[in-house]
Amino acid sequence: MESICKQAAELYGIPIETLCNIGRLPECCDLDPFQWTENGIPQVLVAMGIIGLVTFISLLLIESRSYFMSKVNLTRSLKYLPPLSEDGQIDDDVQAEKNKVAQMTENEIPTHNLVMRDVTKYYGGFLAVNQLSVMIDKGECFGLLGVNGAGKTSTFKMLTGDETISHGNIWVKGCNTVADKFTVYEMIGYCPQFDGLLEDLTGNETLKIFSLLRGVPSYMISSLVQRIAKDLAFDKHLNKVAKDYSGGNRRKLSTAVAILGNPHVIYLDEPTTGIDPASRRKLWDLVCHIRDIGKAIVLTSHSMEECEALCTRIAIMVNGEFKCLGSTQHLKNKFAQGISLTIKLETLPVMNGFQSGHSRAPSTALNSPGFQLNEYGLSVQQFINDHFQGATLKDCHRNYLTFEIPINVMPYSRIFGLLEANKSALHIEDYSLSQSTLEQIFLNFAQKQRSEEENKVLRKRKKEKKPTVTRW
Ligand SMILES: Nc1ncnc2c1ncn2[C@@H]1O[C@H](COP(=O)(O)OP(=O)(O)OP(=O)(O)O)[C@@H](O)[C@H]1O
Repeated sequence: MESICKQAAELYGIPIETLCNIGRLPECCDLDPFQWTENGIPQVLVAMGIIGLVTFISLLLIESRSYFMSKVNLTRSLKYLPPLSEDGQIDDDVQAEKNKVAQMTENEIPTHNLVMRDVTKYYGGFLAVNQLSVMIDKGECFGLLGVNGAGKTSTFKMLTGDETISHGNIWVKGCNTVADKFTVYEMIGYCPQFDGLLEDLTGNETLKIFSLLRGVPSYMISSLVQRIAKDLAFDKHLNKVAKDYSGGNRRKLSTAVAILGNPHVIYLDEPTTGIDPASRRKLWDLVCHIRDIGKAIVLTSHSMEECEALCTRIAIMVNGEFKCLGSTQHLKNKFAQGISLTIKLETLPVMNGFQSGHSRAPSTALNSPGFQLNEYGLSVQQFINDHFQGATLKDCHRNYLTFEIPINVMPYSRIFGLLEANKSALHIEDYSLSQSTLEQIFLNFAQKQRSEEENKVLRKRKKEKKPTVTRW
């Protein structure tokens, strides 16, 4: 009967239920929806039940397997480690930190909030992170700097357990991120580079859910959410759904999620990207406060100003390796090649419709590779070359000339005296003398970073030659 009803429904181009309603085939009205037939409800209910059960068991197996596997894989190890440095140059601070971490005993590891020992990441045969070792104490903000593709996000992903570690170990308060994964999750907060937000929840709901997940007592949640949103300047948007948030407010919400629930270690992957300057200052204040109350923070940022403001120590990463490590002042003292002298020249008068400026051009004058200077620029350069031995013209942009002067060429007072005495004769409008900035140091290291195209070629070449991985 059922098949006849079906054929008739197809013939008329209407659903079976409608057939009986219009009185064409009253027999079709007798079809019981609870019969064990193709169109009956029981078959659908059973199918849904089976699918639910199978997927639930699969999920249980996957979770418990990763749990048991993690208990077994205490140490992941590569049989053949890559050379410590691609260019053979290992900074002494990086080596000293490596030695300290290598010599740490099992009792010493839990005394630090975060310890990374020889952390290495291979994607297939491509080496993205090479044997990083560092220990981070409470009250420290550790800055990871590097150009795009240096390996910062891969390092973060291993720290948070999003990516497997090809070699090495990470401990948070003495708990291994592989063996004690679930304990570690309770102790870390993470603001990913791209927001891991639930798009249909409001900011308020998001923060409440994460507070509950992090074990914040329910009577404290409302006031905590309000306070954190106020501190990060997005309290006005708490009732908007996440998908309607602006880019900057999304970063603030992600940062708020990372710091909820008092974690011991907080990972912030470019937290201030797209945030307005006023809110950025508020976020900095909050990060400083969290750092000062004894949390460990690992931060990446493309803003040198931010790193100088927040980080107690900085490491610059190039091609997956630490190239230097230390406080900002230490790096400046160690790597600054000279004093930076920036001179603003008066504008050259317009003559015969031509106005001379400075521009980049094939090498012209002594010590000014690639810059073409106007009359004022040339006389200033001559003056600098005559008085400051070894000075180099580093940059030339419109009326601004930047020279690098060797550090101990003469006392600062004499440099100021010379420039003051010759200011008007050299048509100098303004000048400033400063120590090399962190940005200049960063740019010097960044030159050694491979481009993504070079990395692609390397990946292709190494695809066939995978490293041997053994697990103990
Ligand atoms: N899943 C992956 N598979 C293969 N290669 C990857 C993968 N993830 C990253 N890489 C490569 O590893 C290298 C390091 O990437 P990573 O994202 O860690 O760099 P990054 O320093 O965080 O860059 P950015 O500042 O752009 O975020 C890059 O060459 C990248 O192409």
